[in-house]
This record gives sequence, C-alpha cells and structure tokens, in this order.
Amino acid sequence: MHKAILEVQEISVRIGDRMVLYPISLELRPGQKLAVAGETGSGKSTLLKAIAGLQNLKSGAVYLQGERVEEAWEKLIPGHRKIAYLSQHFELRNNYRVQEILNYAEKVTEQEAAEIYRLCQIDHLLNRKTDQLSGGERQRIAMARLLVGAPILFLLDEPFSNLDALHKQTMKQVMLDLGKAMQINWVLVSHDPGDWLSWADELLILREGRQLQKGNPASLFYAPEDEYTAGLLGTYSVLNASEWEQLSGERLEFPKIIRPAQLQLSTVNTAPLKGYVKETEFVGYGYLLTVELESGNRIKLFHQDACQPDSPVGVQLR
Ligand SMILES: Nc1ncnc2c1ncn2[C@@H]1O[C@H](COP(=O)(O)OP(=O)(O)OP(=O)(O)O)[C@@H](O)[C@H]1O
Repeated sequence: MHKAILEVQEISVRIGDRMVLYPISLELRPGQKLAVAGETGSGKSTLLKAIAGLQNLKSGAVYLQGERVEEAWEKLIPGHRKIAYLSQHFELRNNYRVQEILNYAEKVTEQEAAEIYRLCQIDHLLNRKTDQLSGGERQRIAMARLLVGAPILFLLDEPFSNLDALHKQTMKQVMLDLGKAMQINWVLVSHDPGDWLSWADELLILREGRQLQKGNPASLFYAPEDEYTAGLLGTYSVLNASEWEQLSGERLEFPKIIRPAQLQLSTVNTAPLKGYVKETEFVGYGYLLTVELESGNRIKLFHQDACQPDSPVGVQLR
C-alpha cells in the first residue's frame, strides 16, 4: 500500500529547444490539497499536464498510487483514466442537453452520479442545452462531467478565472464537499492568492519553470523567501534592516518583507517609526494606508478608519 496518492519525481519538460520545467518533485498524501502559483508563463499548466500524462517529459516520472503515469507519447489517446484535468480552455459540446454530455462520461452508479450533480449544484440544469448556460454553470458541468469518470486525482487549471466572487465561493464549497464525500485529491493552479490561500494545505511557487518555494500557505505568506513569492501572495512592504531593527529589536543582514496586517498605527511621539499618510484605500474590512517613513520608504498597513492625507503617524508592530 502506497502512502502517497501522487508522487512526482524529478520531472522536467522541454518544448522545442526550450526548457519549460526544470526538475520538480512533490508528493500528495490522501486528502491533501495542493495549489501551484507563479507568474504567467512560469510553467504551471505544463506541470499540471505533465502530472496528467498529457505531456512528454524530458526526465523523471509521475506515479499515481505507486503506478507510473504514462507520458503523452506512450499512448494513442494521452491521459490517465483516474486523473481528471480541467483546463482553463475547457469545451462543452454545443447543442447537447447537459444530461447527455454527462451520461456519455459516466463511470459511477446512478446514485453516485446524482450525488455529484447535487454537490456540483447542477441538478436543475440537466435538461438545459449546453449553449443556455452561464460561465459558472458551464464550469460546474465540466467539473461534474470529469467527476462522473470517477477520478482519484483532480487537476484544475485556473478554475476561478472567469467567476465572480459569489460563484468562486460556490465552487470552493463544491470542491470541499466533493473532496470529503468522494476522497478526491486536488491540485489547483491559480493567479489569484485569494482563491487558494484559505483552501490549500500546501503551496508550490514556480518561477521560470523552477520550483522556488513550497510549504503551507500561511508560512509562505508571512515568511516569503523573496519579493516574487511575497508579491504573488498579496500586498507587502519591504523594511530596510535598520527600520526593522527599530521596529522589532531584531538585527538582520537583509531587508525584511512584511504584510500590512503585521503593522499598526501608534502614538507619534513614542512610535519606533514615524511617517506621513500618503494614501488611504478602502478595502472592505478597513483601510489600507500607504505611509511614507522618514527614510522615504513607503509601507502599507491596515487601519480601521480612514486617515487624512499627510497626517503624521507612528508605526509599530501589531
Ligand atoms: N506548446 C507549446 N509550445 C511552445 N512553448 C510552449 C508551449 N506550451 C507552453 N509553452 C511555453 O512554456 C512556458 C510555460 O507555459 P505554461 O502554460 O505552463 O505557463 P503558465 O504558468 O501556466 O502560464 P499562464 O498562467 O499564462 O497560463 C511558457 O513560456 C510558454 O510560452
């Protein structure tokens, strides 16, 4: 019995004469949810396709429950029957009823299929034609279509890119429910940190085809190795070593990356750092202030209330 559902061993991909993915290894244990982040062109889709057996590898191998996943060149129709891959460019055949499209892919019992439709929140759409659906509905149907194929690993490429905040929430709930009910393992690729920070157990950061950092989302959020990772995951500021020492008492050899929620305003006279408010931006649960420190360095922090531009403020650690 293999403990890992998925083992990716040192896989690399070359397309034409370009290296698109340098050797990457990872493991997914049952129930684990992995998110892959990186700037556009960093190799996220290529990694997913390589895991799904839809890509030729230059080196390495992918194992699903201990069995090697064949590469694209090894099969007449590339792909693995236990791995579902939902591309950001998925297509639903036009002019069919939703039910017909789903029946065609069904490899589960009628009862299980009904449960999948319920969890994907598409029961009410089964009699619709595929060209009478919203983007969010199409996405959930494409997902259900793959799910009735009974996968154990589900790979999603930018599943939220066309959805509004409400539909995103629905999709995330659907994925959580499905993960629990059907013991499906997820790997998700996304641009938007809001999509997966709360969702993933593990986060992999890619840059120019290389694995930069891997860890749990909260630790990467608060301790990114560099500004690339910091920037991918949200708003940040950089304090120089002396500013950080004034703030925390800790002496570092390098600048410190810090998140807005780690700082707060304080009384000007006694504050370790002083500056002036330059911008106030309403962000729903408060205001994101831009404060220019005495050094000229601009940092961002959250505050409950709006502040007048150019008002003098003190800054301390929260
Ligand atoms: N079929 C192909 N032929 C040539 N180059 C390709 C091909 N597919 C991908 N690439 C290149 O490989 C690199 C990685 O592409 P990939 O689609 O994996 O990136 P990505 O991180 O998913 O990007 P995005 O977020 O824009 O979807 C890019 O530089 C891309 O131009």
